[in-house]
Amino acid sequence: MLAEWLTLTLDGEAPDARQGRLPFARYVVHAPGVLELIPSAARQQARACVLSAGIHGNETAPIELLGELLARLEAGLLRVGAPTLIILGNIPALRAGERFTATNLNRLFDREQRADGDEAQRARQLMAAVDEFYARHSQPRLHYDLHTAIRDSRYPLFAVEPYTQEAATDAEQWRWLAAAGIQAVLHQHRHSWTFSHYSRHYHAAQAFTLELGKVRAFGDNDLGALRPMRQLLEALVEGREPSGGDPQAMAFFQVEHELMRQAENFKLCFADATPNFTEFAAGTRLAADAVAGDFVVDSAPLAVVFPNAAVEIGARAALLVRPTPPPQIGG
Ligand SMILES: O=C(O)CCC(=O)N[C@@H](CCC(=O)O)C(=O)O
Ligand SMILES: [Zn+2]
Repeated sequence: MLAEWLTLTLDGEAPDARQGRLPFARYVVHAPGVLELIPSAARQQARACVLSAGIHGNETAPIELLGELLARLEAGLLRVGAPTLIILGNIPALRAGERFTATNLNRLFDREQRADGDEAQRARQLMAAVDEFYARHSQPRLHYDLHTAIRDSRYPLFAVEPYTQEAATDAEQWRWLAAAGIQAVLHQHRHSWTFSHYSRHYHAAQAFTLELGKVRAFGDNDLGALRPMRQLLEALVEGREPSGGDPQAMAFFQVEHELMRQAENFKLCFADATPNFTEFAAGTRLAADAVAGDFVVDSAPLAVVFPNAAVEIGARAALLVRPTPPPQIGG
């Protein structure tokens, strides 16, 4: 049933729509890779949870993590206590083991987007699925979009907090993420039309992109390192209050600048294998771009996150960040 749905979806053989029963819950498949778990009676603490993975097709650890969660539900080790929408994002890319097929799905979650192509259509289908899910359920909204990073990282598990003026992050989120093993947080500085931004901006959901280690093939992931994250996801699906940790244990960063690739011959002026959060001193040239000119670190050091010179022209080639104090969190 549930674990089978995941395998069949990855094999491209899952039926488009289907429903069934679980002990104390039912499930509905709304579209390929879109599965809703509906408790017979939601618990009082429950959130309306969207858990998405595979928005990039080569990011497999989050899929395996959701696979474990579904298997534990199916085995009766967990009981659905919160409405939960499980999404596998870019199914053709997942099957090909590629980040995307034509274009980066995680830049297309914009209601104004009218682009053609498989990824643009999939973004519209997923936006509609999220809209309908949140409209059906009255609980506080939450969305964790699970990814893995291309590079090594000084902080292998980190969160990106999307920018919007529509919703602030609840203090409990910092506690939950700290307990789940998240080591660092990036506050975005402007709109970025990612899936987590969509849920936060349009639905005021507590929404984050969570980077859970490094891109690896199916079977090569260390799920042991993600056990605390699995415990957080399990608590959410069960509608229980998750465990809290110390947010001060996480490093917080503010995005200061987004390096965009403008020219065909754009290049980053540091080694390809540079880990995320590597810091560069003032005066260092970080990028050369015939259209935009060179980018040189100005007055204070900047750390680089998600460097990727091979992005499409007009796309983000890196985030440049600086440490910022942790948010003030009351008891
Ligand atoms: O490691 C990389 O370069 C990319 C990893 C990744 O896919 N990250 C997300 C972050 C989304 C966000 O900014 O919230 C992405 O680039 O889409
Ligand atoms: Zn990703």
